[in-house]
Amino acid sequence: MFRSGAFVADHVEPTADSQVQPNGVDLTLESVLEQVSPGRLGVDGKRIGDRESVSLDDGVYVLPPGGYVLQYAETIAIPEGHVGFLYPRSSLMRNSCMLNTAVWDAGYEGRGEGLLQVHYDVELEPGARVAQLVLARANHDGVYDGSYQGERVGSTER
Ligand SMILES: O=c1ccn([C@H]2C[C@H](O)[C@@H](COP(=O)(O)OP(=O)(O)OP(=O)(O)O)O2)c(=O)[nH]1
Repeated sequence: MFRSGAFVADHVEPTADSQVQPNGVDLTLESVLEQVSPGRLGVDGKRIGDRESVSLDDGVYVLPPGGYVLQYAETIAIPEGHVGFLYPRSSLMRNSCMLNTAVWDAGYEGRGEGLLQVHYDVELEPGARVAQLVLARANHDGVYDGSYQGERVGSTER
């Protein structure tokens, strides 16, 4: 069963009333990065390639078509007994952009990232709502203890 937006809001920090939706909580854009060197997924490990901040144009990201790494502003803590799923805000999709996401594991805490696909020029303002997190009750074995645990928590690092 998916939980209500009010429940999700208890696990997203900070959350303004305008972010709380019936079934989830909208996440806002903090920053946009562009990958500039190759990463690697191997049998025994992984490496994330270098990424550079995209410059703001008069306080707005003006993005031509391409793939970007988008960082969310909110810290998410997936409670035990749950799994999180993130969806693009439909207005993003209606503007020919898509946000690709993965599973948000029970026990994960951090300010995560997503892959933004831009298929037509778009302007995104930092602080704009871009995605929606929903939480579903789930059985799980253990809790998340991977390399992204605690990412960007309590820092202004990008
Ligand atoms: O779109 C998403 C989906 C998940 N996460 C966060 C929450 C999740 O719990 C964590 C790790 O995701 P995953 O387990 O898929 O990553 P991995 O590449 O398998 O990393 P690890 O080896 O650390 O498990 O990243 C995001 O930031 N963005």
